[in-house]
Amino acid sequence: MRRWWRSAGFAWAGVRHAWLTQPNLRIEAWLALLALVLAICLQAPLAPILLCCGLVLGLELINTAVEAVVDLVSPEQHPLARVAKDCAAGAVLVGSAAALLVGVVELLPRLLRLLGL
Ligand SMILES: Nc1ncnc2c1ncn2[C@@H]1O[C@H](COP(=O)(O)OP(=O)(O)OP(=O)(O)O)[C@@H](O)[C@H]1O
Repeated sequence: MRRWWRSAGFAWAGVRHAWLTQPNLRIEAWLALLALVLAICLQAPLAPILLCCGLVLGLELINTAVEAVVDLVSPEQHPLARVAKDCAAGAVLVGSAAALLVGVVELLPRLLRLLGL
């Protein structure tokens, strides 16, 4: 159990580092909170929204990790370093686009109904 707490502490340090250094992660976290509040207010199913929030934030953390490793091993410009960073950023983009679509499908019709449109 002590080992688990130790590992959780390291993981939390990673989340804290990313939160402090990555403006995109902070924006995504606030958007995730907004989506969750909207889902609760509009009585939309929470599971898909929660999964999308976790997906986007998790991918942003992996992107941060890839960036750190690339900067460590390849401080100079290198085509493979570019591929690694661009693909990691692409993963965040694809996940965010999917999350946006889920948000539109789950929340928009309920919002429009509430507004009488
Ligand atoms: N060592 C490198 N070699 C080649 N291209 C690089 C290298 N470092 C960065 N790049 C290119 O510059 C882009 C931006 O890299 P950068 O490290 O600034 O990340 P970023 O997209 O600004 O991420 P963030 O804003 O989340 O920190 C990368 O996507 C990649 O195309």
